[in-house]
Amino acid sequence: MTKAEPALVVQGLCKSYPLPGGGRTAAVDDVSFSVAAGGSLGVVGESGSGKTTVARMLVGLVRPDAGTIAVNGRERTPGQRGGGKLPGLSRPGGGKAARLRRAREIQIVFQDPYVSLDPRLTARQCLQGALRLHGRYEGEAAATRVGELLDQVGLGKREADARPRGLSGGQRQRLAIARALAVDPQVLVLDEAVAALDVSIQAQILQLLADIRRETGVALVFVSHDLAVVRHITDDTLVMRRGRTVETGPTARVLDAPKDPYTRLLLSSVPREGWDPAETVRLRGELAGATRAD
Ligand SMILES: Nc1ncnc2c1ncn2[C@@H]1O[C@H](COP(=O)(O)OP(=O)(O)OP(=O)(O)O)[C@@H](O)[C@H]1O
Repeated sequence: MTKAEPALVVQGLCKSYPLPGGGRTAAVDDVSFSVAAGGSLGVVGESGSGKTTVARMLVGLVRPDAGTIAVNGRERTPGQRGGGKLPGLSRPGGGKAARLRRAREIQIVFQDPYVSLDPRLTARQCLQGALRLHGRYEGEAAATRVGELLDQVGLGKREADARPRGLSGGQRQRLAIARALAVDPQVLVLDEAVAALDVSIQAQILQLLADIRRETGVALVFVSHDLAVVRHITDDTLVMRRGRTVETGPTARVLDAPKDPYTRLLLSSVPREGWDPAETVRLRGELAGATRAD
């Protein structure tokens, strides 16, 4: 962990959903973490471990049952049931202005920008719309800012005037990142943001994110099932299993010397030279047995 003041502090986050036959399932169960300003946290785990639910709670798309989320010391989790309160934090207000302010604090980039980008708008119009919505820049200043954002994510003149269907997958993701950056967020959440891209394009986007982090000081929360990606882009890693945190620490330590059997299982599931899938199956069987015995 760096010594900088945390940009993001999450404490005791919980979310459960009703099960079809009755009862509830805990999608996220008492998850806590912090990310320094300019820091980068990877949230990893298998499908269904609760990663996306955490990401969606961070940006307010899912309301937590309990727990708090604070950006730069200001709580941003209104109206949750049973939520704790961090000492010394002010409660967030309601209303459109407060919602927009919260949106500016934490932005998210999803796996598939095709879904989140308006197909009718060119890249330039998309960015102009984001600036207008948040009343950030007007007239000339807005045009200048749009140019800066396009530059920052490496989109040129042709792409600026193209609609999403005229952009490649990597270019669409660059646009989604530019739109998120338009409001100068303190925290950028990336939910499997490179999972759908070819590996060479993945590398370019990861490099872009590393550059942006260095240049802007934005804190990154990188949700991914891909341990190689997380190794490349994060300082710290949190491993989730069945909604709970099983291990957290500096990424190199977690990935090179994992303490938890589940983290070892995740690492052993990654194909590599001399890889033995039977070993992964054996570890999974052992872990399932140990969990049943708990
Ligand atoms: N809206 C919902 N209604 C009911 N159950 C849900 C809902 N959203 C998530 N869940 C359940 O919560 C658990 C965690 O899901 P989540 O999508 O957060 O996991 P994940 O680690 O992101 O998986 P994936 O990588 O497959 O998206 C799963 O058991 C899932 O079925």
